[in-house]
Amino acid sequence: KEYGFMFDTWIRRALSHLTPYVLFDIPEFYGAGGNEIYDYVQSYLSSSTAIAAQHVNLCRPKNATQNTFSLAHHETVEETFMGAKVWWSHEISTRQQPTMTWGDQVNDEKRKYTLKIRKKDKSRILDQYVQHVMDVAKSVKELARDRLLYTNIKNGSGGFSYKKKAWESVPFKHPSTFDTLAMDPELKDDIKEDLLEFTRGKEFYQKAGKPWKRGYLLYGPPGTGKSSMIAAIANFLKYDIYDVELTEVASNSELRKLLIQTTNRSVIVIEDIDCSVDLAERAKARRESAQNNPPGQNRKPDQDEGSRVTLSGLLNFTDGLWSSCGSERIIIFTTNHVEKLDKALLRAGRMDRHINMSWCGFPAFRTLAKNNLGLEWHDLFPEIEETFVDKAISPADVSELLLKKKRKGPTAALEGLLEALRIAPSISEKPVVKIDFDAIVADPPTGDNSVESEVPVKPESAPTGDSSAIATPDSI
Ligand SMILES: Nc1ncnc2c1ncn2[C@@H]1O[C@H](COP(=O)(O)OP(=O)(O)OP(=O)(O)O)[C@@H](O)[C@H]1O
Ligand SMILES: [Mg+2]
Repeated sequence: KEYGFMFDTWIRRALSHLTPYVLFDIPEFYGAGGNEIYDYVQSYLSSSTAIAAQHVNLCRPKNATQNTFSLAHHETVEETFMGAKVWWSHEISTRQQPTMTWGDQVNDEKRKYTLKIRKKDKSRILDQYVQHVMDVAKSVKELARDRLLYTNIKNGSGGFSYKKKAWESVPFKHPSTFDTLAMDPELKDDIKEDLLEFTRGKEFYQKAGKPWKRGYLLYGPPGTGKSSMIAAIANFLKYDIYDVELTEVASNSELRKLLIQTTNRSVIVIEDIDCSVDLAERAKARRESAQNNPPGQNRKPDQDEGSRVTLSGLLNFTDGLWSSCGSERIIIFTTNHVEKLDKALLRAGRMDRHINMSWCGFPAFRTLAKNNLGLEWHDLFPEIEETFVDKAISPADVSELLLKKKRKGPTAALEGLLEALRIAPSISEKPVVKIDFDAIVADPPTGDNSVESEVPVKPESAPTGDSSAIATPDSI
């Protein structure tokens, strides 16, 4: 037995002396999530090397502006790095899965790249070569590639799927930028500064022992630019966007799975969170219980856990342990009805900033006039400035009004706007419910002509014992 063992080892050693190479496999998926190195290698090889190969997959995703190259199945390319030869190859193996329903055959493709280098070169070049690949891949990704908009897709009705990919992506080409975004210039600069600080904050977050992420809550009436702001943020940071459709997520664990499969340097968006089933139900239950019970009483813990995404699941997603998988994430929630949100979502530290996207004011109008009519100044501007005071009109409406008579020239367009402005409701008739977040977190005042709600919000510990911490529309 002993001899057999020794013989075995000896053979292996002899064989390994015969092959002068080491191989590194880089599979597309690893564990529950994707393998980031795979993506880097894909980008790296899509740059110059792949073109030198003989057999290349040439793709152009729908709506993309660029072609992408990738190595075809079994194809190998070689290059020289620091005087040493390295080889890349790509393998795609297909596993046929049992047919599920109505010919909905799922092809489970397994892909992997393999890097081959000489053993004698390994210690000399490996670290530096890997670094080189990463660097090139990063610049390829940042410069050339279209950024991606991901959305979670429902896999069949049972929620059971062979597919590993939870996200589907399209190239993201929203033209909104901070330059085209019409809003209070001070707030805009403040947000830009905040974002820049975030991107440079690697060391700060590490030192502070916090995951490298930042949460924003955008709230305001329809058409005030919440979605445009998200696009502007993604364009500004050059991040991908993950648009989470919460109603498509069956459970908290599915939400977790989605999160694991997001990449670093991305914006994760949940739009209209008040419309997500459970939050609405909870809010209703809370209002009812507030009517039935004396104020100040504790609410019951989460009910109907398991079926749908619950508030606690969502919170785990934003700042529980799960939120720390990956880094450089911006998490954005939007809502038209901030007053409907659960207090747990609003407390300090949950969302780092609450941004009130409010009605269009004169400074915002000037941006829109520049965007839509190319106007920096017009004689009608002073009159428009006066009329804008206290008007509840959204930037989307102003845009629309400006474009309506654009063909007849800027004067006609502005006169049309003035006409509409005069009959627009005033803010006091159509109040923005503005939560006094200062009572909850320290946050600079936002928006230029927003009104404070009449029911000021107090933190839970406030001595007033006021249970209606969040003003409902009925209370105004
Ligand atoms: N602040 C703004 N700056 C520039 N354009 C704006 C702004 N607000 C709205 N618009 C224009 O109005 C349209 C609708 O805006 P957007 O989708 O961003 O609003 P929203 O706040 O997300 O609305 P909703 O609450 O209905 O989702 C956009 O096409 C955009 O061009
Ligand atoms: Mg929107």
